[in-house]
Amino acid sequence: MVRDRASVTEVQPTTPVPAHTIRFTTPVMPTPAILILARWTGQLVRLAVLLPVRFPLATLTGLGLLALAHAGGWLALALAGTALAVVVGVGAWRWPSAFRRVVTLRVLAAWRWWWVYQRNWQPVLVVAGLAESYHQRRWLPRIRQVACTPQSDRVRVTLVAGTAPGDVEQRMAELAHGFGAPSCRVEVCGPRDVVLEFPRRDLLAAPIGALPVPDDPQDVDLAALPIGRRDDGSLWRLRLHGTHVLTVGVTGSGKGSVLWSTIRALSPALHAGTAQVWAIDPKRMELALGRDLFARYADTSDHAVSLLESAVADMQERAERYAGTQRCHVATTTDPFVVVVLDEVAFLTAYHPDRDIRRRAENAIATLTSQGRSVGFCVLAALQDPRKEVLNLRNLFPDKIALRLDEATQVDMVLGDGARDRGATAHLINPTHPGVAFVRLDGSPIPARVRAAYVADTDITAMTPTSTRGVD
Ligand SMILES: Nc1ncnc2c1ncn2[C@@H]1O[C@H](COP(=O)(O)OP(=O)(O)OP(=O)(O)O)[C@@H](O)[C@H]1O
Repeated sequence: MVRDRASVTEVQPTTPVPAHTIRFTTPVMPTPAILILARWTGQLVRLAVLLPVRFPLATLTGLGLLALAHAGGWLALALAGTALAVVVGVGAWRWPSAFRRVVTLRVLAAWRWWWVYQRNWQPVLVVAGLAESYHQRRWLPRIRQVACTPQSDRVRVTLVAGTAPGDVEQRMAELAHGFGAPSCRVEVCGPRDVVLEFPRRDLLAAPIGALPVPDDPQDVDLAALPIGRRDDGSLWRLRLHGTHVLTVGVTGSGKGSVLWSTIRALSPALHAGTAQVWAIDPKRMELALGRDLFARYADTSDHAVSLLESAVADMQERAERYAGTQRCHVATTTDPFVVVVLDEVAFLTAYHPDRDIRRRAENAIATLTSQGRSVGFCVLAALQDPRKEVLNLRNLFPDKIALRLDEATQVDMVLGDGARDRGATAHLINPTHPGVAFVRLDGSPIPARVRAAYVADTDITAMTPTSTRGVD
């Protein structure tokens, strides 16, 4: 390339930018050794002052033992130590849960604060890109407290002024790996005040057996059905009433366990008649075993479409009855809550060779998902490929579950923009962990990691009545 010398001005790196003729830089001066020593001494004094505040019980015990050794000699110290050990042992044996809360978890928290977080805080945060620079100084979020629950560490942090919890949310994967945790969750407590929750081990690594169901159908909460566990060990509850749910995952990712755990959680209401499942099972493998549980069941495309269309007709009849008298649905035996369970929805909407079947199925699903929520109709669908060409109705499902996916780009297609950046790495789910998924819970923008319980064939047979089959 020929450069036109007349039109190009060569700028030296040291040349002031014309708009700022004088550049101010902070002078670098060697720090005198006395100042460094004074700083270390200050830090030691601070530690000595803060230690009794942070660990009052341990400091008191240590000081007491020292005083005893000073006054009574080594024998008195040995006796006191033995007595203390006996007291601790009896406490642990008689009141195990209180002992765990008051002693074990606190000691563990102190250890984890120092060994895992304090020691690695700076390198992990700097490498993760969470260190901020201002006036040539580096500023890091500050650890305020580390507390342990039986399953996880909760690190309370003060953010650097000018940063937001969203900056930390985007680095959750880096933080989890940096501190050796299977995942990380961010909880906002107030301005610049967040809690980072790190589970100590992956509670979702082992399969979860079918969850117990209540005996009394009144105890079935259609807005919070227990269907698995979250990675902090708590129950994963799925809302069905007033929403529609789309479960997406590659073959073998465990879509069946989401469908069956939901049906199992509903089963007392199904037996009582306050809820119904209308099942569409194109593969004839997934739902056929429990068909006696279903009010209606279809396994061919013609029957599936007529089942969907009769769901639409029932829904519209109910809406007409409610119009002007009632604004929301309460499940009763006369107006049961109807869940249309659709396994492999793309078979009807995209892959079926008959264009008319595809059109009718899509129309019916669109009508049910757009009008069914307030009158007690819910669609629970399973799908392998989340692309728009396969299911262009996916946005009509307010709640979505992302099981293992093929590609990183599919995560945001399922869970919405930014879900992957906020830690929903559904494309990285271990293939040996079927049923593990990411979901958005309680309207939170942060996706949670969950695992559906595995409902075995024996569990399905045990909850299925041997009545006349409702096949379309
Ligand atoms: N929650 C779970 N916990 C443990 N194992 C599971 C779970 N879900 C499924 N599995 C195991 O993974 C296998 C595949 O699961 P499943 O058939 O539900 O996958 P899928 O996503 O429905 O696949 P496909 O689309 O091919 O039907 C099951 O046979 C079962 O052994």
